[in-house]
Amino acid sequence: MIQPHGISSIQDKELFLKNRSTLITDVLLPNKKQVDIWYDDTGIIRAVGPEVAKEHRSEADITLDGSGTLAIPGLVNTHTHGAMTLLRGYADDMHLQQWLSEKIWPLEAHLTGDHVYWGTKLACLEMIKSGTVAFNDMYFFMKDAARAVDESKIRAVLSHGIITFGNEEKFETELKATDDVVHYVRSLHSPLITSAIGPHAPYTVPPDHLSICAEYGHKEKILLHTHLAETKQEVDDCQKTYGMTPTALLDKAGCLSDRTVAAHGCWLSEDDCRLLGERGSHIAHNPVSNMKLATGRAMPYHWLSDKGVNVSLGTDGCSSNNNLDMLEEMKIAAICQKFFWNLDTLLPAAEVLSMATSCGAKALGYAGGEIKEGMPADILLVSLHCPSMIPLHNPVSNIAYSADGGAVDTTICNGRILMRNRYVPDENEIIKGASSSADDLLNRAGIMA
Ligand SMILES: O=c1[nH]cnc2c1ncn2[C@@H]1O[C@H](CO)[C@@H](O)[C@H]1O
Ligand SMILES: [Zn+2]
Repeated sequence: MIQPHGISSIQDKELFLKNRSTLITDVLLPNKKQVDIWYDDTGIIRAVGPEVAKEHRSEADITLDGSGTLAIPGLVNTHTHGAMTLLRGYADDMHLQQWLSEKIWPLEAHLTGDHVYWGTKLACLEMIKSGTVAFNDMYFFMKDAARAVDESKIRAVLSHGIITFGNEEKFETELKATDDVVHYVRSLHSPLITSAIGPHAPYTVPPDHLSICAEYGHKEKILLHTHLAETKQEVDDCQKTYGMTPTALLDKAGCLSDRTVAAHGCWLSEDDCRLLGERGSHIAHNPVSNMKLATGRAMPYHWLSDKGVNVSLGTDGCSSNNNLDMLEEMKIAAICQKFFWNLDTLLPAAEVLSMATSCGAKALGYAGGEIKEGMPADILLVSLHCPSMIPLHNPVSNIAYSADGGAVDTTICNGRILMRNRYVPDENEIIKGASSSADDLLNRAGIMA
């Protein structure tokens, strides 16, 4: 059980309202040092150290008692499809292409903006409850997703998933949808939300359309979010049709830069990894989705890190995972690499924690993912009173290998407290709204809920 500590008046909605100058006292850092953390009302960490409480207690609007907790940076999910929470458990145990074309895409054809709003609200709730403070999202009706994210107060990069199969009319519509999201997100003036262009994959968007996507991304100075080298079939088909790997194809179309986040990369060759390194592109690793959809090969982490590629972590959508728990994802990433490549030292605990935090922030293009002066106050307080956190020989090991999202007691994003003592305001309304929205989607598709 999580022990309540610090401010226990969880009904005090004031606590959740806006950024305050906040002092967190007596908290443990992963290096086992006990410190206080102070951040001001801009949401930036101003001091971390043993004497900080003495100096700043009088300035703090709020004091959180951090004793009995471990502070780690908020987690960054660099590849997901948030509103797919509504499809959780809808289609399991299938091959990727069959799963997409026979189950997922036909149901997604019935989606409305309202479904995406509620699905994204549920995704944000689940992320806050498991310690994720930022995510890279690709889906449909992204203005509705943006509303949901804006209300949830976490960070997000939002892209409309472009699928054209070479159809010019469809491409026009997809570009218009992208442009609408880009402008809508800018109109929100939120420091937490940005947009991206999201050509779904080299097998759903042909090279001429990819080139136009790349140009648009460069012009708007936004990220390009895509899927890459997920299956062997994708690589073989691409070789057959275009005489090159999907990575080389993306590069030829101008899609690879330091503003590119490509999900999966299971079937990358060593040459592909070198090219990604040269371009400064980022790979989002999604081991649970890859294992569940039996992509047949684990992303070659050793090749990517050798070539200097920034590798971050993602969950993928809730229909291939089936949750958004990044603590769980960290463990599976670390053990999947060791198992698949038969290398027991590959992806050690500290590296997988960085993968889920600072490497994620780097991929999404913002400074973050570390608890230190000058960084945004994206902080999790993980309960040390959980069976899975005891004993505490090595806090980093417990985080990477033992804890799951349920151990997170407090989630803070950009200085704002989003969860305290595992309480999130509006949780019940979100669960109710999302449940009925999922039923409505299945009804519209003619499937009895
Ligand atoms: O693992 C995956 N591989 C390929 N496509 C996916 C995967 N997971 C979700 N989608 C699909 O990507 C589109 C996003 O806009 C959606 O159609 C979603 O179902
Ligand atoms: Zn995906």
